[in-house]
Amino acid sequence: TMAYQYPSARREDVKDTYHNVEVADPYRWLEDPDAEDTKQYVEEQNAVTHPYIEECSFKEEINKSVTKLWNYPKYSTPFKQGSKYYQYRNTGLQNQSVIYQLDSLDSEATVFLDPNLLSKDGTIALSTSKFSEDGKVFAYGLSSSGSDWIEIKFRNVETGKDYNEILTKVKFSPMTWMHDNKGFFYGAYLHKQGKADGSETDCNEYQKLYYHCLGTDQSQDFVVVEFDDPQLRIGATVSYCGKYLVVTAVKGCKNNLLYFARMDGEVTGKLNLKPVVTELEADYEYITNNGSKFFFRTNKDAPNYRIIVIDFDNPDKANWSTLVPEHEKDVLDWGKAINTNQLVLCYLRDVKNTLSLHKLESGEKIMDFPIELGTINGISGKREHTEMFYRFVSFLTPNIIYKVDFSGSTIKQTVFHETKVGDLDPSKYVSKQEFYTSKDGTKVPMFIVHKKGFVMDGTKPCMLYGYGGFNINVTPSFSVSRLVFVNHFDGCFVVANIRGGGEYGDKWHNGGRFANKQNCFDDFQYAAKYLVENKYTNSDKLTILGGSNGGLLVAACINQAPQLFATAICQVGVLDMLRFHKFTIGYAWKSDYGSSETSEGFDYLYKYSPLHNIKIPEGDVQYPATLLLTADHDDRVVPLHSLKFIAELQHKIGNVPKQTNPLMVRVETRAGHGAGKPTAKLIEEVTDTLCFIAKSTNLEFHE
Ligand SMILES: O=C(NCC(=O)N1CCC[C@H]1C(=O)O)OCc1ccccc1
Repeated sequence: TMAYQYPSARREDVKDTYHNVEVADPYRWLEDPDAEDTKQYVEEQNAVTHPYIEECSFKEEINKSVTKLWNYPKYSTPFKQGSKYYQYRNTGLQNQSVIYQLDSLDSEATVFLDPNLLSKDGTIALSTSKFSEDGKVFAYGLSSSGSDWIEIKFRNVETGKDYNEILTKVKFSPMTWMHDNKGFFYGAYLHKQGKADGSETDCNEYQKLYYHCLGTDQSQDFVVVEFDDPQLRIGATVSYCGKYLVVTAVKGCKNNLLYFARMDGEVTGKLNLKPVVTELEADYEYITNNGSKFFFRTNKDAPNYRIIVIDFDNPDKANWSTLVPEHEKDVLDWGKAINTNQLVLCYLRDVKNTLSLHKLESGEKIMDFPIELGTINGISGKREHTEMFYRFVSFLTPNIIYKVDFSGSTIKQTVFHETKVGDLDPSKYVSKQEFYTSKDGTKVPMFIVHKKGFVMDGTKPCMLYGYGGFNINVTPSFSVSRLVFVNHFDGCFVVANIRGGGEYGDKWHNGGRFANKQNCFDDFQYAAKYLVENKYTNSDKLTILGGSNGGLLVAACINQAPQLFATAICQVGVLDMLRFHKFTIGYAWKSDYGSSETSEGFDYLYKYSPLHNIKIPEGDVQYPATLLLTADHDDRVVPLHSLKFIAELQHKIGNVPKQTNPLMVRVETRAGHGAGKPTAKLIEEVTDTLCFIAKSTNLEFHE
């Protein structure tokens, strides 16, 4: 008999031919989110999943514990704009953080903008913003229900009143001001037909850069930059001096083109772009400039990244110079100009950040800032300031804000703020880094966190998290769900820095791209083996988690090695690798995945695509308890991936007698890929996920 009564989904006779290979796609009809039977199917799936989660006998305790630990005050670095300071704050459980304004660092903070007033359920988020040069106007982008679409509004700082215009159909957009505080550049898809609320799936193509004059209607805006290639997304930054517009264009998620335009007159139409880089071969990130000398962080001929100087009066490559050469081991994460003519550089050394101060003109190092094992996750300050703030986070420290004062004869660093979290005592925990050997002999780092006194007898539960793509570094962060798991289930949590990320620069990213993607899955499976061999856990107590590209990781691993895991949590996963490029911004991911449009791309994608590699495991092995999570306004990774995968999984595996573990999906409404999700929905999602893990892995909850 079937363990669970899963909804039935018709299988249609849809077939595609890829380079002479015929591939069936019976759940193609689930790709239409507006079809009645798709909506019906979603409801039926939720009707199976929620009762399973509700059966968790200690759901209330978990929810209380998650809420309690979540309820600590959150602060951004303070940042100065014009004559005022600003700071994002959240008292702990507010759905969205609030922007406060302060006359000085130690004066009374008053509310400047509270997004919680914009919706009753907190689903309208402030997703991006940019003050004008003089700090008198605040441009801000609002997203609804977690979609990538934003609407830009402008607030007069002195009066607190909004200007009349609203800029719509904005997505993946820069926001940058002319130094006259009137002109504003942004990217938009103004010709977009049909829905643009994040529940649609059609491709985002032909983004254009527009010029907006403050106080006028969007209909007056005009195109200043556009490209023939429909898949180019435009970046734009008015230079530090205000005399140039630095324009970039990116096709995928790596490598950009580079142009500039002199901004010495009125902006009246298309800009006269001067080309600097016209081949998609490397990343070039603008840092600052002194006159025509422009500073960029790049991986051009430097897989660990370096700082170069390009003279825009003579931008030919032959004339470029190196300011800070690449480090042979450490990856240059970012750079920021500060204190008139100094440069702060942040590196990643074995997945931990370091921070150093350099002379901007020569690149010469002045000093190192003392940083513990952890991540620098925020910095604020301008070249015209004599102070800066930066923010530190680690597995057991949610937030330390440092203030650096350059105004004296020596540079002074002080702790500006340190967040205490309820009754969390960091001294009761261990967080460490270990290296394990993957299938091909590669040494891969992992972070392990557990309580002191953790018993290494292989009986304890473990949460193993991975991402492995898009040059993303998975560095230490503070996670309530992981700490609740450790506290109440006597477990450990592990973050594996598998290939595909940027932890060791381009070689690490390239090691997990295109035909090398299987290395990500091998690295993750070998992390699981390492944890079992070293008695951190066993396969009946091991849960793997991943989101988005990490959801692909989890789904591929349960197809390839179901015997290794007890439970799998696959959030907003990319699961149909033959068709991902057809929806919203999916085509941009070809820079990691390749695509089925080419014969070699089809070959390696078809071999691991989760939707196409579900099979009944050998012997008495069954699939782990599997929970997919998605949401109706996820326009980054559209929900069809999860719906098609759960349909195929339940069809192929759900009826097999030995399959007693649940195979389910949780589809959230008025929610998206994750960014901007209100606290209430986050706590609900974490509670449900922990309940699913606890129930499926037979864990006991203790206070
Ligand atoms: O698609 C991505 N990024 C890659 C991404 O989101 N991926 C890549 C795979 C699935 C999903 C994820 O892992 O979150 O970003 C689009 C974008 C956002 C903002 C500005 C310009 C362009």
